[in-house]
Amino acid sequence: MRNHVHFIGGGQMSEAIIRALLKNRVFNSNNITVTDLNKEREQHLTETYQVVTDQKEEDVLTQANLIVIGVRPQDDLKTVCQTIYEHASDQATIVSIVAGVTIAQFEAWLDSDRAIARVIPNTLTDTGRGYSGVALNAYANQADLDPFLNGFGKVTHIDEALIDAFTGYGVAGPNYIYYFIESLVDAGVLAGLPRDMAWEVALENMVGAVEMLNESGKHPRQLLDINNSPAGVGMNGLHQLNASDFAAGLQRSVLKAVERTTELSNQEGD
Ligand SMILES: NC(=O)C1=CN([C@@H]2O[C@H](COP(=O)(O)OP(=O)(O)OC[C@H]3O[C@@H](n4cnc5c(N)ncnc54)[C@H](O)[C@@H]3O)[C@@H](O)[C@H]2O)C=CC1
Ligand SMILES: O=C(O)[C@@H]1CCC=N1
Repeated sequence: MRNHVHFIGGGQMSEAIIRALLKNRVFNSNNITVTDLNKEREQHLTETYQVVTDQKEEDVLTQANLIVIGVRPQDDLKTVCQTIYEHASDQATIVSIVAGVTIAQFEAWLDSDRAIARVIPNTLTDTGRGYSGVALNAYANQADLDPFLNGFGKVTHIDEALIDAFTGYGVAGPNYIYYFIESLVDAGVLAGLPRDMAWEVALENMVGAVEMLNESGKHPRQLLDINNSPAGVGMNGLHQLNASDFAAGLQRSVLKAVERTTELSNQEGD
């Protein structure tokens, strides 16, 4: 069986994975096939990445060794699984990137002892950074899958019981950072800095602070101590942050994202 990945659903996440797989030369475009109910998406993917979208789904399913389910939890997953059940090779590994939906649900819908990987994919695929969280069923082989998974970022294999938490915290994680940076830049503008200057300084500080944490191995609180002179600027600023809902608001946001992930396992067909 040749190295061939087929995507069912060619939306934003599948596209981000495809772009990285091609950039990192894990697949050639003629070894990637995609079917999407939306023909404009198929056309876009073929025009942009030269992946194959004009074959019959039954045919590509028999040929693929990896089949990625890239539709939303609310889409008709049972029908997607029925099509896979009828046409896919027994040797193919099914890779679900669907948030919330469990391996047990897929095992029931696919009704066979086949390899299934539940992947919550990294969303920073263009950067070479970011983690995908992966849980495998008893028939899936990590060595077979890792070259594909590493093709769009770092990979951490975790117990399936942790995947919803990993989704809300880790995979939705860039959201919190984007929001923080946006809010911080607005603060710079509020204080009178030109927006482009505020933007450059915020990004540089963000990258530099992460490097400081990595290089020093210090806890953030230790670095905060060094940054704050007695009765000084930093400590006065931090006092306001301490008195705000910042930490609890952020933590509630992550917990809500985790809760929504779990809810999505029961949203099929909504
Ligand atoms: N966007 C993200 O950052 C992330 C998304 N995911 C998961 O990836 C999956 C897709 O999400 P997005 O790409 O954001 O959504 P999207 O809405 O951009 O893509 C879904 C695509 O599936 C197609 N589709 C629906 N039913 C289909 C069917 N039966 N056969 C073929 N195509 C079908 C739709 O036309 C659409 O193009 C979801 O399950 C989501 O939980 C996981 C992690 C991050
Ligand atoms: O918003 C979503 O549903 C997906 C899953 C985690 C991040 N993006």
